[in-house]
Amino acid sequence: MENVVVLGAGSWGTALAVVLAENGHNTLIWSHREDQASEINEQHTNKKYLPNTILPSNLKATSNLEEAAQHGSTIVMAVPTKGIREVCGNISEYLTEKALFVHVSKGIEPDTLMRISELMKESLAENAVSDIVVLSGPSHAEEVVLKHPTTVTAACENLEAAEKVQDLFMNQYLRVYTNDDVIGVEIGGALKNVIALAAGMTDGLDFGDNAKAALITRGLAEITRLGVKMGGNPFTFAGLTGMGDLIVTCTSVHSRNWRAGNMLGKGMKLEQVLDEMGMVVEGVRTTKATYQLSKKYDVSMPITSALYDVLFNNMEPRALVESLMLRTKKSEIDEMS
Ligand SMILES: NC(=O)C1=CN([C@@H]2O[C@H](COP(=O)(O)OP(=O)(O)OC[C@H]3O[C@@H](n4cnc5c(N)ncnc54)[C@H](OP(=O)(O)O)[C@@H]3O)[C@@H](O)[C@H]2O)C=CC1
Ligand SMILES: O=C(CO)COP(=O)(O)O
Repeated sequence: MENVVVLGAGSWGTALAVVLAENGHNTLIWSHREDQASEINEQHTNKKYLPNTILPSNLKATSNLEEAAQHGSTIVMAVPTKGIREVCGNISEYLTEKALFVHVSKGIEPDTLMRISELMKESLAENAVSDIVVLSGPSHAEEVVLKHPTTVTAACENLEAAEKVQDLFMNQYLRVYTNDDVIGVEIGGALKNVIALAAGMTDGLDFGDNAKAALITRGLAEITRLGVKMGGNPFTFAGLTGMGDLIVTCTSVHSRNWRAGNMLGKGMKLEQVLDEMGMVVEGVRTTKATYQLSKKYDVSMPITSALYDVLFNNMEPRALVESLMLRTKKSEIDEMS
């Protein structure tokens, strides 16, 4: 059994810490809020993020980052994309030996256009990291804590590291595959949030299931076009971290991205939606980053581009759909190439 640290006590960090503790690992979860760490230790709950879950009593929490850094040599990074640089920078000074990092965040950093493993590599001290493995796939925290059957993928160029992560997390309700295509896994995981915002919007406009099926399918086409140009394996986008996660995020009421899009479709303003959500909606920043990536790699991404206009240029959600429907005529298959 391993000593494992989980950084970030939101929905996903907590759900994964529960899995690790139930798998028998000596698991410590770090929260940047002292009151939340005390709640986990004393009441075995995390009411804000997983209101109906009783956490296992062998799951311990701390708000002391130095204690977290010294707990073990496997570190799971589960803070939202915008907090990763800060947490990596802060923890680096406490790491005395190389650690295996696992990240579970689904975003791209705007402006630098870095994937999470790239920005972690840049912001962690060089002598602090053995490998960085990305764990991703269709997996809502709310269902994992109910032990509903879930499948994810651990990806790393060093397959031994991916297999180590597979062993740590895998159990009877969480099945873990491996993949060596880090680019494909990270791009699929981040960009599905963009399409889920758009799918939520069409649902908010009551456009029905045909429109949603079209967004999922054409969304996958544009994610794949960009991801392959960036060096991802085309097959990865048809797998769990591509199509799988796209389906669950575009169709589940658990998805914060889908819910945010739904509220936008019903006419709410972005600031109001984000205030009401109280949890991370990664797709908003990732839409900006993806729009920038589409320009950098010269890849046509009509859904991303229209969503960018809704989020950042005051385009009405209804106009997003019209702009997509009335684009110049195309061949479906030509667009895939
Ligand atoms: N929820 C899910 O089902 C899944 C989520 N993911 C991904 O996991 C990542 C985390 O998401 P999730 O747990 O759902 O998000 P939540 O919004 O549920 O929780 C985010 C947590 O991170 C904390 N946090 C925010 N900024 C910082 C920071 N700078 N330093 C330290 N802690 C910080 C928040 O603290 P505070 O309470 O103070 O705001 C909160 O505890 C995202 O990238 C998401 O896409 C991946 C798969 C499934
Ligand atoms: O990534 C997720 C499920 O796989 C969670 O999606 P949301 O962030 O939209 O809730």
